[in-house]
Amino acid sequence: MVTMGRRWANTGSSLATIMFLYTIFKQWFPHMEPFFQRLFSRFYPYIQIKFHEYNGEHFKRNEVYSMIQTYLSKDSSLRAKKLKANTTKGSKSLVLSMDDREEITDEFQGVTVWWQSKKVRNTRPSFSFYPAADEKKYYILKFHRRDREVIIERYLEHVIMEGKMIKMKNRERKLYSNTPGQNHRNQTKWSHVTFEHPATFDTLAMEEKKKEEIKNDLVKFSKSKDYYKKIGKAWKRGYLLFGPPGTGKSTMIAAMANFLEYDVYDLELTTVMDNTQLRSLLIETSTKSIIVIEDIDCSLNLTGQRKKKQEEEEGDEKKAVEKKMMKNQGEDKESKVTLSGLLNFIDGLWSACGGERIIVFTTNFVDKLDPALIRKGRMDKHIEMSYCGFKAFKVLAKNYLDVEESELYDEIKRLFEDEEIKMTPADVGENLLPKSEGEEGETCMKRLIEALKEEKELAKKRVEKEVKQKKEEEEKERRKEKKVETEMEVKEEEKKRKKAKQADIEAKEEKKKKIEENGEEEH
Ligand SMILES: Nc1ncnc2c1ncn2[C@@H]1O[C@H](COP(=O)(O)OP(=O)(O)OP(=O)(O)O)[C@@H](O)[C@H]1O
Ligand SMILES: [Mg+2]
Repeated sequence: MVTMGRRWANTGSSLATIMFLYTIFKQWFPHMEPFFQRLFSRFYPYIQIKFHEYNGEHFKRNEVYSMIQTYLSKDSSLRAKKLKANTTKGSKSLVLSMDDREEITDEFQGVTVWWQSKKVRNTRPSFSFYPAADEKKYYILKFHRRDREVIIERYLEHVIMEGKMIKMKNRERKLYSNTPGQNHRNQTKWSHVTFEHPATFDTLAMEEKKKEEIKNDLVKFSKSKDYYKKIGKAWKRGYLLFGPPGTGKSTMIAAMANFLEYDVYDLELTTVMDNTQLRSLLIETSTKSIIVIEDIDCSLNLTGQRKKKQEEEEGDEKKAVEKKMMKNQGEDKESKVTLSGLLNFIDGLWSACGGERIIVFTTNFVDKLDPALIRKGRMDKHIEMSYCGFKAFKVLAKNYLDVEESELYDEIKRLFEDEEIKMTPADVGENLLPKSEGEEGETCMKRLIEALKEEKELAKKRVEKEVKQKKEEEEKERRKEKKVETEMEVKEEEKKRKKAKQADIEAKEEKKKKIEENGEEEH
């Protein structure tokens, strides 16, 4: 053991001596350096790869360098002793990277590699239009010769992929919306703001089971790149969210985007002039995004047929649709986007774009949508957002008031289980929201109880009104039928009367004729 230790010590000191002599020699005989480098590399078992921050001229930052920087930021924050903190454009958090001249090791499939961050001063004068930076930064990756295959074929790809993923995670997400441009064609364009919606699946008032199902579906989709490739389908998934206003459709979209860390494209179809514009807008959307078309039933003059149907409808629903349509029609006078244009894009063209995209349609009236729009395969998952139940209420109470249990819960539960009471999560939330500084949770819940009772009264009145209306309509119908019946009877009577009169006239004429004939015979 001692001999072994001594032998290592000897080898170490010999190597140090050789290195020292080599350095001296290099200074005295600089023209011999290439020769020595070749000789040295023959015995040196390591390979080095350099990754410069800038390529060629100094105007474009090397993408690979920035991926490596991001990749190393994950480990260097734990391992390196000296760190640098930067804020990067479009990134939501600080990026920590190892400081210049630091070194960290990394392990990959049992292989060890060393990363060094280096910097050299630029001594050459620059004549370029773009002034040269004072210093050049680069990373050096060092690994053993025997690991060349693993590193070149797998490790580098792993570094780039990981770097991309971390970057994606750290990026500031955006909410895009299309607004008409100022040019003569009014070409609509995406503009964006930072997406900072606070909704998450935790804050979404919905049955836990349903939430889990949606979350699992999203996760499965986001991890199925290879599967979609295998079955030859574009990597996209369509969701249709339907339900009355205020049940959380838009909130659900925000929760989805936050869950998957996707960007959101809020597509306002009424400002899109034609299918060509729609196509270019959709092609511009980036991967890892949710494309949202809200109120699809009112967004488009998709089919005249549907509009007609709506006109035939009566009652509150019709009024609500009309209201929304009026809102949109002012703007869609010239929009020529067609259902087939939209469907073609959803189905076909996207296949060529690659990347993962989710498309979400929302509507208040699912029954009125064109079946072509919502068939499975186009809209893969239909999610009903409905009125608030007791379970959903509990989520809201936890979010709004931080209350998980209360003696008022029994009464609230009873009220929510009453089928006559229909209150949206938006209304429940409004009642639970403290109206003044320091308002107690109990007060808010009592307010909700009152509102629920009021809702029950209203519902009762609504039902009574409906019953009364129905009765009146039936009575009207009955009277109408009676009137028709009477009219028919009168007509029948009239007909009979006319017939009798006609018969009488004919009989008289017959008689007259006979008398005349008899008179002639007597003569
Ligand atoms: N399920 C829910 N969970 C949590 N909050 C909700 C839920 N539903 C509604 N809300 C609250 O009500 C507000 C309105 O909801 P939202 O805009 O998501 O409804 P919507 O279904 O999109 O309505 P519309 O059909 O009118 O677009 C939201 O700001 C949110 O605070
Ligand atoms: Mg909405």
